[in-house]
Amino acid sequence: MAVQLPHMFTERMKHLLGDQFESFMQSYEQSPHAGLRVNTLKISMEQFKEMAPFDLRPIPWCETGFYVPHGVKPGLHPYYHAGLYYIQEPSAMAPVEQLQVQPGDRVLDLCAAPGGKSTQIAAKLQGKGVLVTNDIHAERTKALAKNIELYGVRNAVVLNESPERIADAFPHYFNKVLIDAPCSGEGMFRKDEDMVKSWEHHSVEKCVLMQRDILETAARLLAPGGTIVYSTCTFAPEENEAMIAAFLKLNPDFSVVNIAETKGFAPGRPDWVREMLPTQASETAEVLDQTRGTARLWPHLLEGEGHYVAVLQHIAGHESDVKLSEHVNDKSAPLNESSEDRSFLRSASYPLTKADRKKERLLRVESREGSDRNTRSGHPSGKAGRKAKETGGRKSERGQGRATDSGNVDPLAVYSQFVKDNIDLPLHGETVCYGDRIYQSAVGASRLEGLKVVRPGWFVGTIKHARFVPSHPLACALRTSEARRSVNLSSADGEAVRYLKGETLNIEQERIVLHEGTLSKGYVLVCIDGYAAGWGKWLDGVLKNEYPAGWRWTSK
Ligand SMILES: C[S@@+](CC[C@H](N)C(=O)[O-])C[C@H]1O[C@@H](n2cnc3c(N)ncnc32)[C@H](O)[C@@H]1O
Repeated sequence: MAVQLPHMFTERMKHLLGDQFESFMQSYEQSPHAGLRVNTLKISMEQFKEMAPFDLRPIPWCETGFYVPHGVKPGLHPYYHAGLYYIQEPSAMAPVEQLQVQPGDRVLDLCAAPGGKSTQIAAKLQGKGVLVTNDIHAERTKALAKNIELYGVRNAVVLNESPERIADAFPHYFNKVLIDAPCSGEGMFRKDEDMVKSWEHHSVEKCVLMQRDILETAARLLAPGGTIVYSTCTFAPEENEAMIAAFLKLNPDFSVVNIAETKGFAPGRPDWVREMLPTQASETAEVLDQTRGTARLWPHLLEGEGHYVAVLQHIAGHESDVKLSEHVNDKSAPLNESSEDRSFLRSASYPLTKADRKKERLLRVESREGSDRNTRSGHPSGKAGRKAKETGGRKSERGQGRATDSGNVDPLAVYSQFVKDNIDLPLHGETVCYGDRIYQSAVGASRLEGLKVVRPGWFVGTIKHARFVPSHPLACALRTSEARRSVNLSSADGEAVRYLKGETLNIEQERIVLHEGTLSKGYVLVCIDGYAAGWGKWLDGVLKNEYPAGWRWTSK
């Protein structure tokens, strides 16, 4: 056996699994299954299947998920750097599928780092609605923000907060909440030996306390009639069925939605709670049986690691449900992001109370004043970004958001001009300035006041020396057709890797694809086999590399 399992763990599993124990133990002789999930924000399933560089086999419970053959390293392909897929353990794809996310939903991923499930949610939202993604550990939110950006998510807010503080800012706001809870990690022993080492330190009891608090707070965040999906990657009944039963007992306005016993999913085990935790079982007797409708994913019954998933449905208007009415102001209405409104500083389009609106107006003014101070400008620059002539060119070219007076610049005007000159897309949400950085936010600044915000929205760029410098996340989320200048590099001939390594490339003018009325000089969206990977700046046959140093291709 490759993994040394803790004795206490195997003894418990032997007792619980009975005649299945042997095949459970045999699963530890096999290698863990590797998977990837196609990022349908950037590429359709059909297109991906056509150009997939590896042999792929579908994962039964996730229609965008595939098993990757052993030995293949999907992280070492240019498509990974173009954000075309996320590398994810197959069982970990199950919880989001059960959340049934639809475009326009307001979704909260409470325990999100490094972002596997958040990127899956974002793909399901298709840019409509909002994703608030959070992790309590600051260090882990760095990877979370990077993944959100690499995968081209436009409608996410990244927080580094406690669930309680999020609940104060967003009471009963979300119609879908995912809790991929911190847990004792027993289901990951085969995949990650470090989990075995940390098992003793992350005692089941400690995890139970955290999970209980998180679940209880999630109920305060959920809109009437909303859904919570709770998942763990552990087998311990205390963290699974017993946790759900305790929640149902305390929250009679929730019930379990049964997960179908197909695709290798096994039912929840209320009988194990009765056997191992008799006191808890008797305290929750009237609801415990519902947990049979939750799902266990076992490494000996399907091709994946160990997981547990429960779907909890709020019953709107339930007699016990007085607490909701104090807060709710039809916040279950989804964000409508379909309008082609290009105006800047537009507030997010969810219904707000009068007080909310007043607060939001004030904050927007403040945020704008703050940014004015930080960019050392207080007045609109007038006709920033006027038409310029490209040397030697015949057509006149739009400028690049360059201000006429560097000491006297309205950052939003500079940004607005850059957008007009360089990209063709409607920008949704509220434009928010944090210092010299500009974001498009799906929730607006006022909601985020006082919270530890890692990203208030889609980071689009920075004001530097009175110019707008587009960000890497802006490029990652663009489609080729949305950039007024683009160039395509092939993954097959090494040019794409040279770009990803940060090299300057010689690119003839004919290769720059231009929208009508745009000349070749300026910011160019660099694409790999047709999919955005970053920016370059083209001038006279040379493409200056704008791929960020921290993101570069480092392997040979
Ligand atoms: C199982 S991992 C999440 C994996 C993630 N959902 C994914 O798919 O990539 C659990 C996460 O919960 C975070 N966490 C622990 N306690 C938390 C709390 N009280 N509130 C929010 N996040 C918490 C941990 O930092 C950890 O990143």
